[in-house]
Amino acid sequence: MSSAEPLSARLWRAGEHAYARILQHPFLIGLADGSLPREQFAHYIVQDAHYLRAYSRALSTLSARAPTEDAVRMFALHSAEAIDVERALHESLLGDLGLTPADLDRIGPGPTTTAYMSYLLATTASGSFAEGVAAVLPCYWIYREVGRVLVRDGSPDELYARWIATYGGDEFDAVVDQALALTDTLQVSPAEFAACERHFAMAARYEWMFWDAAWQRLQWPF
Ligand SMILES: Cc1ncc(CO)c(N)n1
Ligand SMILES: Cc1ncsc1CCO
Repeated sequence: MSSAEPLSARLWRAGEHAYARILQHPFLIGLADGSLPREQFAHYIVQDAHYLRAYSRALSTLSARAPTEDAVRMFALHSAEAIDVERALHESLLGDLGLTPADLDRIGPGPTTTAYMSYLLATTASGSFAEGVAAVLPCYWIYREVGRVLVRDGSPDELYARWIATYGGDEFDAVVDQALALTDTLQVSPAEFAACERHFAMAARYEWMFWDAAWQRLQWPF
């Protein structure tokens, strides 16, 4: 089956419900209006540091498995940039939140972070290349859309505004455009498309769960 509609647009529909729910989540409402308690934001930043480390490895895996040099190069760059973002953002924000790298290691990845990281690492390693791309794509795309909405609304909180600027800016916009353009070069059979849809929907739902885990400050039971 061939379809005139780009693959990325067909995948987006699989994540639309999660995206709508993310925009309504009290964590993001609070980030935008400045009412989000610092404890919840700190939980998010710590978990996101762990997440980005795994995410970088997932992108490196895709780089190694990519069918073209352009795709090898793009994922290798994005993998390195994910580490740069983790270092820059989290070093500055962690300090302002009164947290140290030792706190980060001591706290470790929580239940939702572990589940999401494991899912991305497994899918990029064991799925087809297109399936791996579909699994990582919501991370790029949803953050750009969320970043745009938050930049438009602005946040009265300087710390939250600094976080928002990372994802709502032109640099991240261009990175996401590259990932979407690569996605649209992939040829997938109907069966592979169905698998890609499931991965996209799964990762988009994990994105909602990631905000929700920070909102609840979700911990392991013991
Ligand atoms: C959980 C999560 N998803 C996506 C991004 C952006 O890639 C991020 N920093 N954290
Ligand atoms: C998707 C993504 N999120 C944080 S970094 C990165 C890739 C390249 O900047």
